[in-house]
Amino acid sequence: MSRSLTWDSLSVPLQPWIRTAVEVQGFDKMTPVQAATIPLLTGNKDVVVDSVTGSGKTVAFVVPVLERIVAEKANTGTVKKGHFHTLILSPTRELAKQTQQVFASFLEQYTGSGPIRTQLLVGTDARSSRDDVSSFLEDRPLVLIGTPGRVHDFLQNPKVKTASCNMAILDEADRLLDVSFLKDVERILRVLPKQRRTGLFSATIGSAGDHIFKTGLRNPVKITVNSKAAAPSTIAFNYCVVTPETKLQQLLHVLNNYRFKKCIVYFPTCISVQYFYAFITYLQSKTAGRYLDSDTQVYSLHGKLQTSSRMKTLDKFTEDLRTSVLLTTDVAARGIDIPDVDLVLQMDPPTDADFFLHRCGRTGRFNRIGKAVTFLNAGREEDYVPFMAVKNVELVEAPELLSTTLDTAEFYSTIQHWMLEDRARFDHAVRSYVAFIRYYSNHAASSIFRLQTLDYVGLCRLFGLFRLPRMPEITRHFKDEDPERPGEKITFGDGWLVDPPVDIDNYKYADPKREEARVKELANLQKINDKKKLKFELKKKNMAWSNNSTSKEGKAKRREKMQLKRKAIEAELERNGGDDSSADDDEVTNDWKSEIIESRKKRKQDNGMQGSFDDL
Ligand SMILES: Nc1ncnc2c1ncn2[C@@H]1O[C@H](COP(=O)(O)OP(=O)(O)OP(=O)(O)O)[C@@H](O)[C@H]1O
Repeated sequence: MSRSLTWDSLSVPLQPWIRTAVEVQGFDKMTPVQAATIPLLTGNKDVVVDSVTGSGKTVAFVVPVLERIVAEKANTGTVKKGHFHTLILSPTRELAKQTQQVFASFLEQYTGSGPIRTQLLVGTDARSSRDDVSSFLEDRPLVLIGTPGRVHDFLQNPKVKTASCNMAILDEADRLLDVSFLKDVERILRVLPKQRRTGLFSATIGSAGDHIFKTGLRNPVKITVNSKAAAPSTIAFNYCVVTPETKLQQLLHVLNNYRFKKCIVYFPTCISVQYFYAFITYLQSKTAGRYLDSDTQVYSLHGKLQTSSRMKTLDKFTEDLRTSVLLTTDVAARGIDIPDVDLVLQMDPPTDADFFLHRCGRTGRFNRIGKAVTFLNAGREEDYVPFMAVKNVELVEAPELLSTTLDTAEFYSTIQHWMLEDRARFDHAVRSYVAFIRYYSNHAASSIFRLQTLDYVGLCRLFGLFRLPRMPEITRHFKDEDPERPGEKITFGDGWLVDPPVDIDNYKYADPKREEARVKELANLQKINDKKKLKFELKKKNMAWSNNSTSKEGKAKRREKMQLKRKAIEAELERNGGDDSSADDDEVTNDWKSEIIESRKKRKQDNGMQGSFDDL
């Protein structure tokens, strides 16, 4: 234990109530990042802090903010109505709320004269930005904590004055400075006074590059803790090589066999979280622990949920004392602090390598032991191991986590049975599949994650699909034979992966209204098809007519030829003394036929020779 890490060794002593607060929370000593940051930010320095996940960066800015509020007497009425003292930006609502909770745990011990309040500014279904302003004017908070979009809206209101803002903190600064937030963040910082103090914090601050200078830092001090290690040494980084079609089964195997308290499973898209959450909870209820222990609590959290439900889910997962699993996306990759998480599982590596560190950093926090397992698809994806080694993350293969005796056929038929119960599940699976392909095509490590080498059929089986979706990328699979495995059938024609194919017209939605709409639409489609059929028949008929006209042309030619012959015959008859030039065509035909017969008879009589058919 280093002496310099004791709270009392700080050059400027902490407020007694802050000192009590750290004690009450069991923070016996400062962490290295706190020891380095607190004196500088409490003094008059801007800071750029780079320190691994779970190293205590939040307290490293919460303490200086509170110290400065007291030192500047902001709590005693120097900050007027409509003004505030500090602005803290977070990339997600969950993180903003968590930061507010850290402030709250300090403020429980506050004994000063004027109130120190905080306000959360995040997009919610229940509150508008106007409501935010009303509460702000009424409660007079000194610390505002929010996400960029909502904070920007809030600051637009003329009743909100920024002139007294003394501090701006950007938590997960590299994320706030990437394209998705940069514009809002720049606009926000532009309206804050230039004389303020600014602090940037992240475990991957290097990724912000030159963008950090867009934040208006003035002579900042860079604080880097554990510069060589990209991640805490308490995390065991493992990977498992799997095939797409067995991935879900292997996930369930790990969850059922590896002992953990809390586990976070990362999926690449919101829709796949929704989809697999639905299937996994079905498995739990219907297959009585065959695939996943029914006592394991499963939660789902993603960006498509309403804010209140996101917050509730996270609270429930955090407080649950039973074995629990959170299925989520990168929305819960950064900053979320749930000390009991001892296992992180990644179904697929994130598109951005920084997120790999943030996801894994949800475990092994503050000297606790944690395991982070990443699934890699057999083949090219195994190159992700050397790719991460270059980034100072050593991944060790852990085949012992996987099962070698999976019954894939039974599992596939279970997911299909579930899917056939409701057509909506099939639609959902297709959308998840398509979203997955979009995610894959956006991977930053594009030389490893290539669409050309993706196992589209295995992926279909992962999603329980019984037919390959029609996408240009996979049309090459609409063949009966696998080009890589001659003789082996890949589909049963037209993209079907099951034989016999599913009767799509009778594949029903469980929701009666939806089913009714489908039946109507099907009938309409039938009508349209009938019309099309009719049109086709007519077209065919027209073609027959046109064919007819070609035969008419042929007839005319034949007639012309016959006329020539007739003329020849007439000439012959004339020579024999006959004349019938006034008759119309048909009569002529009949006449000259009888004439020919007559002339033949005559010739027979003349020379006894047989007439030739050429005469006709
Ligand atoms: N001085 C301390 N002593 C003991 N525990 C601490 C101390 N400071 C912070 N902690 C605890 O360490 C954990 C991690 O802290 P925090 O969430 O601030 O990490 P972080 O560095 O911001 O991580 P991330 O980069 O993932 O956001 C929290 O549970 C916090 O309560």
